[in-house]
Amino acid sequence: MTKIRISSLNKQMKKKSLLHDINYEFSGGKIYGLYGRNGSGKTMLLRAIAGLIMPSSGEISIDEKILHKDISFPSNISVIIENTSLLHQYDAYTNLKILSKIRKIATDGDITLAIKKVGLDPDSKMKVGKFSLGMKQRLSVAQAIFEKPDILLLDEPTNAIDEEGVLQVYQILKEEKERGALIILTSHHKQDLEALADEYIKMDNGGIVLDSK
Ligand SMILES: Nc1ncnc2c1ncn2[C@@H]1O[C@H](COP(=O)(O)OP(=O)(O)OP(=O)(O)O)[C@@H](O)[C@H]1O
Repeated sequence: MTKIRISSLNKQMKKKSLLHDINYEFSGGKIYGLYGRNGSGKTMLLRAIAGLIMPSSGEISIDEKILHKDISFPSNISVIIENTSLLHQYDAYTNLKILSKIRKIATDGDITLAIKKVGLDPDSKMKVGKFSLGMKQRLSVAQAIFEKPDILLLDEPTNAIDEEGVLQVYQILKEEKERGALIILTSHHKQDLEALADEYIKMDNGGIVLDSK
C-alpha cells in the first residue's frame, strides 16, 4: 500500500509562512479529510504532496522516495486542484481518450465506465465547453479515477455538484478506497467530510492544529 510521510514541512513565499512544521503520515486504503477556513493552507499542502511546489525545509516521501530528490513527481497520482485540465473543444469521452494515450493504462472500457459512474453519458457528443460547472466537475472526477491511481488528491471535488451527484462521487471514492487508493480531500466544513473520511485533519494558519484519528 502507498505511504506518504511528511516531516517538518515548511513553505515560505515572500517571507510569509504558508505551511508550518507539518508532520503527518498517510496510508493507502484510507480517506483523509482536510478541512479549515479559507487560506488555512489546504490547497498549498495538496500542491506540496503533488510535487507542484518545493518545500522551503522538511521533506515529503512517497513510498520511501523523497520528492524533488529521489523523484520529481509522485507516480500514479491524480490531482484535482482548482482548474482541471479539461479540453473544452472535445466531448467527455474524447477528453479521457486523449489522456489514456499518454500513459496507456486505461482501456476504452475503463473510460466508458468512469464517465457513466459520474452520471454523464459516454456516447454524448456535447463539447465540454458547453458543460455546466457541475458537469465539468463530474468529468474531472472521472478523469481523476479512470486510470486507477494509487494517490488521489481532491481539492473540494464536489462544490459545484448537485446532491445526487455528490452521493455518486462519495460512492466512487469509497470504491477507490476499497481498491487501496490513498485519498486526501479538502472541504471548508467538517460535516462535508463526515460521510467519507477515516481521519480528519484540521488546518489553520498553514499548520495542522488538530489530529482526531
Ligand atoms: N502563489 C502564492 N504566493 C504567495 N502566497 C500564496 C500563493 N498562493 C497562495 N498563497 C497564500 O497561501 C495561503 C494558503 O492558501 P491555500 O490556497 O492553501 O488555502 P486554502 O486552505 O486552500 O483556502 P480555500 O479554503 O480558500 O481554498 C493563503 O494565505 C494564500 O494567500
